[in-house]
Amino acid sequence: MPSNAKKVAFAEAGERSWCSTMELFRLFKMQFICHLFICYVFLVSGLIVNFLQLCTLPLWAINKQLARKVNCRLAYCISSQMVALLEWWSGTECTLYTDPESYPFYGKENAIVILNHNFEIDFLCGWTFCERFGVLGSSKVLAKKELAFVPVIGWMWYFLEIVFCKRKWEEDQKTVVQSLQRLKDYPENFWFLLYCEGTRFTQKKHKISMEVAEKKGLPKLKYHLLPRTKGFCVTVQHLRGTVTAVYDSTLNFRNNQIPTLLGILNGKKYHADLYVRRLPLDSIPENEAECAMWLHKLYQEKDELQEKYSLTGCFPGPTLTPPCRPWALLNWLFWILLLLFPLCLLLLRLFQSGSTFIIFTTVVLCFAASLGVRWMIGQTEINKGSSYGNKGGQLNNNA
Ligand SMILES: CCCCC/C=C\C/C=C\CCCCCCCC(=O)SCCNC(=O)CCNC(=O)[C@H](O)C(C)(C)COP(=O)(O)OP(=O)(O)OC[C@H]1O[C@@H](n2cnc3c(N)ncnc32)[C@H](O)[C@@H]1OP(=O)(O)O
Ligand SMILES: CCCCCCCCCCCCCCCCCC(=O)OC[C@@H](O)COP(=O)(O)O
Repeated sequence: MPSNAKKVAFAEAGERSWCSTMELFRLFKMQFICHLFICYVFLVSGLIVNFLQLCTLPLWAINKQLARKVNCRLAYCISSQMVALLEWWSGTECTLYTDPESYPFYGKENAIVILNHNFEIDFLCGWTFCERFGVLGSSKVLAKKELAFVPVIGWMWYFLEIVFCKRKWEEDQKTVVQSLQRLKDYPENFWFLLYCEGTRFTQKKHKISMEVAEKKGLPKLKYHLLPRTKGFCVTVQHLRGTVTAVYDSTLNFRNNQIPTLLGILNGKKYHADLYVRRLPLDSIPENEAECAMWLHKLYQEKDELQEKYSLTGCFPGPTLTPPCRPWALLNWLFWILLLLFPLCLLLLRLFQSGSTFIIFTTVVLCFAASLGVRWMIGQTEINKGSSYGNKGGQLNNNA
């Protein structure tokens, strides 16, 4: 065989073996046993971190700023595991469309982030960008109260001083303002995420919110629910001087993909496009009514941008994607290695004991834990979402 033909045959054989290795790896990622192990690492490390967070309570009384910094690092240990799952396990790619003049500000200032709420993993894509700009541990959100009770994540948020709301303004007004005031002297740069639509997009919620828009004489939106303005106005009012800009962000997935957390766990790869526009906080009116109108106008612009994306499949302007950092993966590998040894030891002891009762109890406990994790994943699923926004006018109810 001539040497060139030999080279080609060799390269083809190499490619074939690479493809079959990748195919094997793809099948491996779909195995239930892998998911069980990932969930075990997440749950156990999460509970350890929650415990360490609890241990920082006395430190709050002695040195509050130090306690906050420690808690940011501890929270990073949990949230970065989910980022590693998205970036390294599923291989999901995230492209950022933004103006090069705004780029140097990202991660270097406090900001309010406004994001559309259509996807089950939009919070996770948000976390990925937080990670790439170095604000993952300290990132904040105006979250529904129900999430505070989710083990690991919800408990972690308590120590991060996340702002919770019941989505009943009469009850929220006081607590939301108090929580926002506390962030004034936060020692780390943070992004404060606000889903102004208040709930995830469904056709039913969209129809109802457009009826509300009509009643209010506001233009209809095609891709968004009508934004709730109170949370935004109060956040801008109380974080003025602390936060320097609003990041108007719009997220989409290529080829009309509908991503899910279970898909990510199964190793499915998605491609996210995020458009971010930096708006200085000074450009937002101080007066409440004007601030509310400003937000409505912003959502009309967001809707036009979404229309462009649906027609062209991309956002306008340059892309400036920040590189993926290794820390999330390293943190994940650290917990995997740390928790693999006790798991193997436990399993060995278990089978050596030969006791049917102990084996049966362990199987039941594993089953209960996997049901628990399935319930946690359920929190991200839109079809299990709340009924908030299913009624117009003043008749809102949470699920
Ligand atoms: C760049 C990358 C991203 C970086 C990411 C950064 C950080 C990441 C950090 C963490 C990630 C974790 C993510 C976790 C996600 C969890 C998110 C949630 O839980 S979203 C749900 C909770 N949040 C919100 O609801 C915020 C928005 N809501 C508000 O601001 C509300 O105003 C409120 C403060 C919650 C109060 O709620 P309430 O219902 O009482 O609202 P309003 O008073 O505003 O409502 C009455 C008002 O609305 C009109 N109305 C009635 N029905 C409707 C309807 N169906 N649609 C629209 N409007 C309606 C009604 O007529 C009243 O109008 P008016 O005010 O004029 O009288
Ligand atoms: C390494 C990682 C392993 C993963 C294993 C299991 C992980 C389990 C993770 C649970 C994560 C829980 C965080 C929930 C965040 C959900 C954000 C969200 O989207 O909330 C919805 C609200 O905004 C609106 O609620 P609705 O009114 O639409 O209802």
